[in-house]
Amino acid sequence: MSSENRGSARKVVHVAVAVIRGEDGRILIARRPDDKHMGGYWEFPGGKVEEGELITAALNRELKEELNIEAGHFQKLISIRHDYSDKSVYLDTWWAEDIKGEPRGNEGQEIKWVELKELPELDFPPANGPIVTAALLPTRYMITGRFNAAAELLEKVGYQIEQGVELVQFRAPWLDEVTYQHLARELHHLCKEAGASLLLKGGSELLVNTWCDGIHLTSEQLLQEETNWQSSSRPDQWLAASCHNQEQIDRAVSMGVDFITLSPVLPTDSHPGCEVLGEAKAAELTERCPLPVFWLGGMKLTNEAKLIDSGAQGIAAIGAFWSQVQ
Ligand SMILES: Nc1nc2c([nH]c(=O)n2[C@H]2C[C@H](O)[C@@H](COP(=O)(O)OP(=O)(O)OP(=O)(O)O)O2)c(=O)[nH]1
Ligand SMILES: [Mg+2]
Repeated sequence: MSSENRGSARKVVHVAVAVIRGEDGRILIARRPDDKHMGGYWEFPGGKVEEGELITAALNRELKEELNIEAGHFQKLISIRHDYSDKSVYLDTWWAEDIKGEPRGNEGQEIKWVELKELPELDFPPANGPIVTAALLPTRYMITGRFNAAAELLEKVGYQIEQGVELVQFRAPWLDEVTYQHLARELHHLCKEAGASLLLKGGSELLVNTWCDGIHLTSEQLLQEETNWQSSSRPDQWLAASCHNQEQIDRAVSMGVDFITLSPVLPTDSHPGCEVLGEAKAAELTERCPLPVFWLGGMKLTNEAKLIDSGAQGIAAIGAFWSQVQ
């Protein structure tokens, strides 16, 4: 864990946090008792990890103590280091599934099951924003590759949506703006019908398109843009950015970006000869990043479990989705 005290001499409290997902996909949340730190806010149940305790043991101990349940399966979601004015926490956050037992508020706290899409409306402690984002995002982010005709583009994206892809970035830097916008409309229609989100590649001016589900900035745009993105977008629009190093990640965080792609993790056909980060460096940058991070560059779907264990949100890729035999 990253419990180093960046800039402060304060101890960082390691907290095991469970985003409890029931069989129907709903999430179990609890109200923090008024007399505790962050009292009155909704929370994802959990608590302090004890000295020498494994994280999964800490999660199940807290679930038992607070809710009288246990989870049969945990999967890493995200870790957030946050400095409150009076306390620094490291929220080591995991999906908790295969729930055994009937939950009850053992400490008298209010509990309730909510739909995933309700999470952004609820009052969580200030550190929880990226946890909510990570819970809402899928683990696969498809980026479109080379195509010759609109039909090919629509067919390839349509096929991947059928395979379960829910998040698509329309990348086509060789097209002129008018053609790009026209195709983006068609693609958005297809995505919307299937419940998938389409992100456009471009600057903040694209956010005024009310039909657009969000935008993905290049790292250059990220450094040039003056505005705080969050203020110019709707709450249901995603703001994503491409990052390659710590400086760009810091910028994305300060600009209010929702999530990033980190690249190139491994060598890739689309950028031959390019210097790569490697998995160890990518894991280190991801660990320190308080936003969901998709790994990009040479990623295969078979890498998914491993990179999620390293703290990544999941895979972003062109090749893994585009070149598949249909
Ligand atoms: N469990 C949980 N804690 C959160 C969330 N967001 C957030 O900032 N925190 C902070 C609040 C607390 O400072 C810390 C968690 O401590 P806790 O009060 O749950 O610890 P605990 O269950 O071990 O309880 P105790 O020993 O203090 O009685 O993390 C969240 O979503 N869930
Ligand atoms: Mg607790």
